[in-house]
Amino acid sequence: MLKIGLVSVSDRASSGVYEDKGIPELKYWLTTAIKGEFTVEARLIADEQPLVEQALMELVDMHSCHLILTTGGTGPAKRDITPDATLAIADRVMPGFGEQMRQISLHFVPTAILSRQVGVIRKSCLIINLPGQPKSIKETLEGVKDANGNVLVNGIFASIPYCIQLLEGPYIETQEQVIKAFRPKSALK
Ligand SMILES: Nc1ncnc2c1ncn2[C@@H]1O[C@H](COP(=O)(O)OP(=O)(O)OP(=O)(O)O)[C@@H](O)[C@H]1O
Ligand SMILES: Nc1nc2c(c(=O)[nH]1)N[C@H]1C(S)=C(S)[C@@H](COP(=O)(O)O)O[C@H]1N2
Repeated sequence: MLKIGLVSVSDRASSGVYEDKGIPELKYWLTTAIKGEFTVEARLIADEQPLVEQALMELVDMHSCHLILTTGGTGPAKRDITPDATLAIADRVMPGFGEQMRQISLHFVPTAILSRQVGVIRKSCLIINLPGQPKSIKETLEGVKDANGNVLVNGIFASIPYCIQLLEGPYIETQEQVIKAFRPKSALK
């Protein structure tokens, strides 16, 4: 069964200054987007590089997650260390994810270029950084749509099922009205 790790990186949410909206928003979006069952392993942690590295390694090495989505800590501020932690535990970088996420986000905010978010692979797990603004989760995963729901720019989740398939993980099907997964014909089941 598909296993997804969710990591919310926020000093204030993890210390109770405000309620964490990252994990609930990620869970909600994934529930609307993925057909079929999946399990979730979630962590809420402070912006400390060793803690983020430890959480990511645990979710891959002990929990065998197929996909990990992080939220928060991708900007240029001193305590924004999520991409650094992600790169530190990565086997391979997938530059297309960072490039496409910033392209998508420029349709929503001019400060999209401030996010250092990356996509990487550790073992057979795809790890992707999303920004901390809770609304950026849906924006990035689902992409840009017009008023009638027609897709103008594909969200990055369109590419995630095929990537996980190439990593020999489970076959993920999506709700097409939320996000249409793309695969070459030869990879369709
Ligand atoms: N986990 C979260 N839950 C709710 N809101 C959040 C969360 N993370 C970020 N936000 C909101 O998005 C804004 C930008 O996120 P960013 O990751 O830059 O936060 P920050 O300024 O680093 O602070 P912190 O790490 O304490 O959340 C925050 O100021 C906050 O309003
Ligand atoms: N889709 C989307 N991307 C976004 C944003 C947003 O609101 N929506 N905020 C931007 C801002 S203001 C910053 S500073 C960077 C880094 O945010 P983070 O430190 O919360 O991860 O993400 C950017 N990317």
